[in-house]
Amino acid sequence: MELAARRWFDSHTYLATDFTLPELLERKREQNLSISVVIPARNEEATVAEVVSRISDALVEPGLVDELVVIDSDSTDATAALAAKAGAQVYAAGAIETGLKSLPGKGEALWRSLFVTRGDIVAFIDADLTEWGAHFITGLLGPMLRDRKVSLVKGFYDRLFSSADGGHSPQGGRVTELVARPLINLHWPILSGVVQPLAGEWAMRRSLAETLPFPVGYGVEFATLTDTVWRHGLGAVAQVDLGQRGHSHQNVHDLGVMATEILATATRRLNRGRPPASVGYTHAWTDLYQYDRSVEGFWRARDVPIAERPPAITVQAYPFADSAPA
Ligand SMILES: O=c1ccn([C@@H]2O[C@H](COP(=O)(O)OP(=O)(O)O[C@H]3O[C@H](CO)[C@@H](O)[C@H](O)[C@H]3O)[C@@H](O)[C@H]2O)c(=O)[nH]1
Ligand SMILES: O=C(O)[C@H](O)COP(=O)(O)O
Repeated sequence: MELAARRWFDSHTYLATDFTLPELLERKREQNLSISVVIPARNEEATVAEVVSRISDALVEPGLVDELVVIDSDSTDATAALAAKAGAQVYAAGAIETGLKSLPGKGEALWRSLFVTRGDIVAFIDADLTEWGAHFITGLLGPMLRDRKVSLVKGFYDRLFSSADGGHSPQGGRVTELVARPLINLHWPILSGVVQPLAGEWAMRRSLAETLPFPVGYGVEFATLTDTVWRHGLGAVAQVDLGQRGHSHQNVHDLGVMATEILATATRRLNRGRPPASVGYTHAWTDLYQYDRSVEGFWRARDVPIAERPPAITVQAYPFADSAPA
């Protein structure tokens, strides 16, 4: 590992158990900060209520988390109703007024959340978690509440893979291991100490989040990590060991779409500073052709969203657009 990466790993890696609730409450009060937790959710009726209610009971009640928001990302199931019943403020992503037509994707949901939340720190957590705890949030907040130089905290954990027979192995994170980590080691070796670069559990200061572009899809974690380091250096990033994480898995064809979004995000950043003509992906969508004998004609084209949203601070409707919860 590069010396800088190794030094960063040694000095900026925490354990969730390094932080207690009383310490965090005290530091939050001293620094006069407010905290939002945002849960992006698309068709997560099986798990979203549990994610909301655990955070609500453990962290909203004692006053660490000021806002608990679910961004409903075009769900067609009962996600929105169940999240609201469990105690979250729920916004339909497409109904958040930004002046820009809504696009599909997780990154779009996170970007739009900046327009309806007010916290000085925004923590993101996925809605499909099966193995996790409220320490995911306290762990993510700890490094920022202790160190004012840190503006982005990534969670990491053992990635459990659940097989059809109900067993678990530590073989999860297929896109991480086959796409993101090789890309980072090849092109951003300074980030090779980041254990889970694609972690959906991360936190950021609003002052940083609003200055970054957000890919609309699954490239959002890769972009915010590499862009933060590009602009502010490794010292602005910390990571925290959250133990174990289980979630629902996508099939390999859907992960192909995710991988394409991450490769598009990375390609743009590899071309940074070059004239637009040499930028590999300047358009908002690309096609991914996949082959499947169960599909009529054997192949299908997947539409992959690869647009990026401009930094929120440059958008006229920002901050606090006039959008009522759903
Ligand atoms: O259009 C979408 C797609 C997903 N989600 C939500 O985003 C979260 C993560 O999505 P998921 O499909 O479960 O992603 P994973 O397969 O778990 O992908 C991992 O890797 C991605 C790529 O970096 C990260 O964005 C994810 O957070 C991380 O868990 C979940 O709450 C989804 O409901 C949306 O809100 N809108
Ligand atoms: O982060 C990843 O690599 C993808 O979400 C895939 O994860 P999985 O292999 O655990 O489903």
